[in-house]
Parts: sequence; C-alpha cells; structure tokens
Amino acid sequence: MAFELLTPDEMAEADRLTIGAGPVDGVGLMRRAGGAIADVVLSRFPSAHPVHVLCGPGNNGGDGYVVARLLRESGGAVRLFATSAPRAGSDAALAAAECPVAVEPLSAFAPETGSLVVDALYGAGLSKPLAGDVLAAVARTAEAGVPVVAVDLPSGVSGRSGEVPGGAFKAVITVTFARKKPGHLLFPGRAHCGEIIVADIGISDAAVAATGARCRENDPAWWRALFPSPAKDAHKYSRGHVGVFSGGIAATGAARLSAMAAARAGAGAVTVLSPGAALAANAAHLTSIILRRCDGLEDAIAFLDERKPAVLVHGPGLSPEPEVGRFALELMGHASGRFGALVLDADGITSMARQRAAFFEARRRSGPALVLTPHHGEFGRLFSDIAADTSLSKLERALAAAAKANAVIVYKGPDTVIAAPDGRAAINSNGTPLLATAGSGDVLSGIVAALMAQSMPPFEAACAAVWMHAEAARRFGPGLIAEDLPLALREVVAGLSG
Ligand SMILES: NC(=O)C1=CN([C@@H]2O[C@H](COP(=O)(O)OP(=O)(O)OC[C@H]3O[C@@H](n4cnc5c(N)ncnc54)[C@H](OP(=O)(O)O)[C@@H]3O)[C@@H](O)[C@H]2O)[C@@H](O)CC1
Ligand SMILES: Nc1ncnc2c1ncn2[C@@H]1O[C@H](COP(=O)(O)OP(=O)(O)O)[C@@H](O)[C@H]1O
Ligand SMILES: [K+]
Repeated sequence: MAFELLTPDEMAEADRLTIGAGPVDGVGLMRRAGGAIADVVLSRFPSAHPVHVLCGPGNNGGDGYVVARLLRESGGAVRLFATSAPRAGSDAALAAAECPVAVEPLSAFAPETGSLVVDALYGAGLSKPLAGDVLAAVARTAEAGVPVVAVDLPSGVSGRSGEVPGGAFKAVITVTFARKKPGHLLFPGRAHCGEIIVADIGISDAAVAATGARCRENDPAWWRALFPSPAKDAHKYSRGHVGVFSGGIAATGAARLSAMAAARAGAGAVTVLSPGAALAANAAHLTSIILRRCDGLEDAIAFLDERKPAVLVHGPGLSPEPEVGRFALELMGHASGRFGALVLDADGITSMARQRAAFFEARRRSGPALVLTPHHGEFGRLFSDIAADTSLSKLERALAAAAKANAVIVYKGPDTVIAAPDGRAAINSNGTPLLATAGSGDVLSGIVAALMAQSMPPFEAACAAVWMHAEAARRFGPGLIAEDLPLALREVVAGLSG
C-alpha cells in the first residue's frame, strides 16, 4: 500500500505526468475512474433502484457520465442530473457524448427510498462554497436518508484542507483515485467521507514520486524498521534514560503519567525531577520510576551531568507562568549538549508563548532536537500568526510551525498532524475519541520521549508515538482513562517488536 497524500495540485501533476508518459490519455483515465465507481456501486449496492448520478461541469462530472453509462449498460435503472453541460472539447464532454442516459436538470432531483446517489458534482476542482441547486440537492439527499457514493471527494469538501466552506454531501463510501488526499483525513472533511476506497486507475508510483509530495498517512509500515528493540547486551541506561520535570505539590500526576508511559514505551530508566515541595507526593506514587529533587537550573544541570539522560520532557503539570518558559530556554541554551532532545508539551508551550521572540531566536541557533506537542489552543498561543492565517490548512499550519521553530510539531486533535522542519509530514488516521480524556496528552509526551531516547529519529518517533497512543486507546476500549494508557501500550509495543 502507498501512503503518500496528494493535494489536488499534486494529483493534477501526477495526472499530467501519467498522460505525458502514455499510452493512456485523459479520457482513458476518466473511463477507468468511472469504471472503479461503477464496480463499487454494483458490488456494494446491488439492489439500489434507481441510481441517481449527479454530474458537475468539470472532470468530476465527467467521471459521473462514465458511471451512468456503465450502470445503464449493466441493465440497472439510472437517472442523471447535471448542473450544466461540460465545456465543449473537454474530456468530460467526450464522456457525456458517450453516455446514453437522458440528462435532467439538478433542480428536478428528488431521491426516493431505495435509491442511491452517486455524487459526481465537484471533486479536486472545488472552488467555492456549495450554493443554490447543489446545496438543495445536499439537503434533499440528507432528508431522504439515501446512501451516497462520492466520486473522489464528497462535493463541498476541500481536498487540500478538509474544510467544508458551505455544505457538503455525507458519503457512505468515497472512491478516490491513486492516493488519498489530505482532505480525506483532516476534519471536518473526514467525517463526510465514510469508508474511503483508493482505486488504481493507472497513475504510476513514479508519477506520484515525481510530484515531490512529502505528506503521508501515518502508518507503521513506513517507520517500523526504525522502531527500537533492546540490544541483547543492553543495560537500563543504554536502553534510553528519560527525565520528566514534575509540577508542584498540587500538580504532580501529569509528570507521572508521562514517566509511566515513557517506561512502558521502552525507556530503560525514567527519572521524575520534582520540586522539593512535591517530593513526598511523588514518592508516595512512584515505584520503578526514579525520583530526584530538582529546584532549578543548577539541580537540573547536576542531574544531566551525573545521569546523562537522552531526552527530557518539560511541560505536563507545570504552570503557564513565564519562568517555566524561561527555564526551558535556559535548558536549551546553557544545558545544550548535555542531553539529546527535549519534548515540550502543555504548559511548557503556553509559557513559552510569553517569550516567543527569544524562543524562535534560540531555535535559529543550534540546540537540542525539539518536539512540540500542542493541542489546538496551545498551538494558537505559541504560533499565533500562523494560527490566524485562515487560508492555511491544519497540515500547512503544522508545516509552517515546524519550519519556524526548527522542531517536529505534533499538532494534536482527532486528526493529529506531525510535521518536520525539513518539510515531511504525516496525518494520523487511527485516532479515537476515547483519547479525549484528561491526561492523555501527558502520556503521549512520554511515549515520544522514550522512542527518541532509544535512538528513533524525532519525526519517526513522533509519528510512531501518535499511532501507538491511539492504538493503545482502541485496544483498551470504552472506560479508558489516562492512567490505563501506559499498561495498554504493552500489547502495542509487543505487536511492533514482533
Ligand atoms: N488523476 C485524477 O485524479 C483523475 C481525476 N479525475 C476527476 O477529475 C476531477 C477534477 O476535475 P476538475 O479539475 O475538472 O474539477 P471538478 O472537481 O470537476 O470541478 C471543476 C468545475 O466545477 C466548478 N466548481 C467548483 N466548485 C464549484 C462550486 N462550489 N459551485 C459551482 N461550481 C463549482 C468549477 O468552476 P470554476 O471554479 O471554474 O468557476 C469548474 O467548472 C477529480 O475530482 C476526479 O473526479 C478523473 O477524471 C480521472 C483522473
Ligand atoms: N476526538 C478525538 N479523537 C482522537 N484523538 C483525540 C480526540 N480528542 C483528543 N484526542 C487526543 O488526545 C490527546 C489529548 O491531549 P491533550 O489535549 O494535551 O490532553 P491533556 O492536556 O488532558 O493531557 C491528544 O493526543 C489528542 O490528539
Ligand atoms: K464529488
């Protein structure tokens, strides 16, 4: 399986390259695309009666004319409704000329119980919000409750961003071509797609590669080879040592969640660095995790020099006050070279927003590898200018932030995006709303740290951690709270190591 996600522009480029290389031409690709949709309709909805095919003016509509012809040729009941005729001389006009089904105006479309809708109005070429007869068709379809098979994308969903600027069809199945698009995985688009089938219409892997697409669907298949397993002669420190900074007396749980997750994700040793005032609270709840007093930078540096941890986690359960951000800046400055990587999460990010100029300046100089794990709110605080640019998709925002902070960004949510400063990115698709529970983000920070401590490169470690976190939640199932996640990782780690 291929995991690249192509924007509509990249898909059009792959299309051009394929046609340029021959022998198939544009209308040939369209016939294959329509054929793939007709196969899905016939195999999944054999008793649909009739099938209403809705065609737009572009190539998405062109695919629809092919579907209508093939369904008619197979003996099925088909009606075809169009917004307007395709442009003369276009591939879609050729497909329409080959289609024997009478064309009715979209305003006459009224789906009945037992029918099926094939949505071939707009796909990659969506250029404005749905309106007029098209929006009315969306509403009538929803009212009738009939299933929709979407061609390429549910009309109204942006393939680039997943945004739905007006209304959009809600499909039971979306059949797309060659590769998924970001809009299939980013919300709200994802909620409109239903099951996604990727049909092979003869676009070669070489044509996809030549587009330079650098975003992928997150999947173990492409990072599993880098997933760590302990060497036969490993000792606890060589397996990877993670240090996690704890909050004060009333906020120690977050660091412990992160620490437990780091241990379950394979770190050989994990130390919680606790303010003196919170030592007793931490001590009462830690067993295999090491506990050490840390009341400031001097203590932290002494720990780094003595224990040489590979990775630090800073943020869970701290406070949004500026001194928390200043401490992280000092760690990245004075203590740089004493540890390999830093995971900045939660209050570590919020507090950094108060000194963002110094932060971005520091990131332009050399420093430790950095992974930032903001949720939507934290992202907006640290990257306020990027968040304010509504022309950007979530993917584009994460990439812009990664370049600006010279860091791997894990932009969390139901459609977590992982982005690297070199332009690579991944969109996660195994998320579950079970993760929407307090403390689950703290767990994620510990997994990222543990994988980096075991020498997994930051981008791949972040991708693996996001996938493992969701997989653990899925396996545990309903009733999950953050405390359950570290132990639930055991099976996930076993599956990846096997
Ligand atoms: N390799 C591949 O991927 C293959 C792709 N194929 C297919 O091609 C599709 C892309 O085709 P496409 O580029 O012609 O764009 P498409 O989505 O038909 O829309 C463009 C037209 O719609 C109009 N329009 C847009 N939004 C509108 C709105 N809200 N309300 C009203 N009008 C709106 C827009 O108008 P304009 O913006 O110009 O004013 C323009 O006229 C792709 O999704 C796939 O199905 C296959 O055939 C085979 C191989
Ligand atoms: N609806 C959802 N679907 C999938 N994942 C989700 C959903 N809601 C939250 N998550 C995930 O749960 C985690 C929550 O992290 P965060 O908001 O930092 O929580 P906390 O601060 O309570 O630890 C993130 O990894 C996020 O991607
Ligand atoms: K469509």
